[in-house]
Amino acid sequence: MGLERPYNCLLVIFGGTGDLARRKLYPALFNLFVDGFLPPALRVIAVGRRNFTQDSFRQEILLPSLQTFSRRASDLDAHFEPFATRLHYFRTDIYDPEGYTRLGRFLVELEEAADCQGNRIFYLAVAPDHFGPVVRSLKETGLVPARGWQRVVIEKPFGHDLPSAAELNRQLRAAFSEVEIYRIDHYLGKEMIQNIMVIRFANTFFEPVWNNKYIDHVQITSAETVGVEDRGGYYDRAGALRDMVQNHLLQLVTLVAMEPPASLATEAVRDEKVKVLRSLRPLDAAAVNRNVIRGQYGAGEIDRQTVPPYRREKEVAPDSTTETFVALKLFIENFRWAGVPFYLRTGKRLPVKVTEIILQFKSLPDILYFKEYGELRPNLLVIRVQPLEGVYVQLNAKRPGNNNYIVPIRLDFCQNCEVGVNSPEAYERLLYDVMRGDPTLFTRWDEVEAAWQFVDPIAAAWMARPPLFPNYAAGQWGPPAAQELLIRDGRHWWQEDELLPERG
Ligand SMILES: NC(=O)C1=CN([C@@H]2O[C@H](COP(=O)(O)OP(=O)(O)OC[C@H]3O[C@@H](n4cnc5c(N)ncnc54)[C@H](OP(=O)(O)O)[C@@H]3O)[C@@H](O)[C@H]2O)C=CC1
Ligand SMILES: O=C1O[C@H](COP(=O)(O)O)[C@@H](O)[C@H](O)[C@H]1O
Repeated sequence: MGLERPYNCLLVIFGGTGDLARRKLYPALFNLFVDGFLPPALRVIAVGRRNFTQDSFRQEILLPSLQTFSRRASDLDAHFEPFATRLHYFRTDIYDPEGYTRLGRFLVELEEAADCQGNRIFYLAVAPDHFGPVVRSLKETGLVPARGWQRVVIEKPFGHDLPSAAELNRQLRAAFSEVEIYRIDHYLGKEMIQNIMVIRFANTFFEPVWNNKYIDHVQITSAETVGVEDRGGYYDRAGALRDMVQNHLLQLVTLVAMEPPASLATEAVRDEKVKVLRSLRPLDAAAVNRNVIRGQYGAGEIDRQTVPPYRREKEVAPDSTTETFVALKLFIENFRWAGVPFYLRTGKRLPVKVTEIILQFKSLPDILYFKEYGELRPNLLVIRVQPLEGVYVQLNAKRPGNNNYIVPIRLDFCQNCEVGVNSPEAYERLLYDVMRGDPTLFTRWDEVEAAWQFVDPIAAAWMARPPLFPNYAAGQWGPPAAQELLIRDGRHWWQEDELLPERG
């Protein structure tokens, strides 16, 4: 995975019985274990309120989690037992001070037995309301500072707006320094997202044309077919703007738009990313109304199955005005990107699950090859993040035969199309990086702050104008206004069926 091995430590997961731990954290740890990437003395302490013995925790939580969600489930027979002995269930209520005292004693016992050198990672996989209180208790009850190094991993959402994010940050900083805080944005752990910098800065082809002289516009899509599933209570307070745009989509913008960093050192990369966020043209209420489209799904069909409207999802208010779709146009006001629109869209209950970034290059003048030779398609660079991972370039070429007819062709690299390629999950990379102390793929406070500064005025403008929801049927690409956002600029969203010809 990386050059440096991760260090021995204790990993304490608050919320160790929850959905995130079961769907993402244990499978990621198991995959790392099978591949030999866990530090030898690592011990994981799963904290929860429910009454489990070590054995019932392993059988009722751990094993089903790995069977269902691990990409290495076929290795369970050989590896489950040795992996499970590294996990310990610890029952307490996170509001019980005496529980922290007991936990502290338990950690010391483990540290002595397992040679973890006093290094501790605290992973906050609990609801956001608990982040501040848990961190305060860690400090007040002496679990931090640790004897060795200490780190805290904080799940999303990081605040609801800038003031709440700043308050949460203040609470974290009372117990941890900035370099000890690992704010998760799991998109940064995805294989192809990590590849963006390599594609840009390791290829002579791209860097010289990666600017407003050659690029017409950028499209970033992160579409899901699922609805809100079991997270209606959280989602109905967040919405797509806070859930996806403020973090994942703006992070993708930073990686596409940043200047080459002076080095690959963590702070050098983060410095360039934050400059992009600070260069986003702020949106006033009029610009929000023109350039930011919101939607909420009604009933519809996904994969030929009828699905209910958002307002009938579990824990969602029956008259909810929460958006499940956002499309927006933004500009980056710097020399490289002046005048180049970035179009972003994300939503639930869209026709396909796909995340991709498309750079459309400017057209050449129609002087040599014009209409009679066929339609000149723009050059595209498409970075496929998921479900396919890869990158392709769309070019114009001569159709075989003896005329000059022009057809689009693709230079296509697909990383996970080959049987046997099984890319690591984002959480594998992120957990590994926490254990080896590399925060490059985590967001620094000033990035979070700048992202909220861009997003808060959108939320405020929306508050002032109640929407007419629902405005798209499940299974459509959001409301019609999302298409019009590009059409009025003489452009259109590239759709999967235009981009992905049948393979083979
Ligand atoms: N689930 C997901 O896909 C994602 C989740 N997240 C974030 O991860 C965090 C966790 O989410 P998720 O796993 O879905 O939440 P769940 O509701 O599934 O789990 C909550 C966990 O917190 C524990 N808990 C709650 N209250 C207490 C308490 N008073 N004392 C001790 N433990 C307590 C629960 O323990 P017990 O079961 O014993 O009550 C449980 O382990 C949230 O911040 C969420 O926003 C982020 C991205 C995706
Ligand atoms: O952070 C989140 O991301 C997921 C989508 O993640 P992906 O890796 O499947 O693309 C989204 O469903 C969820 O609402 C959001 O909180």
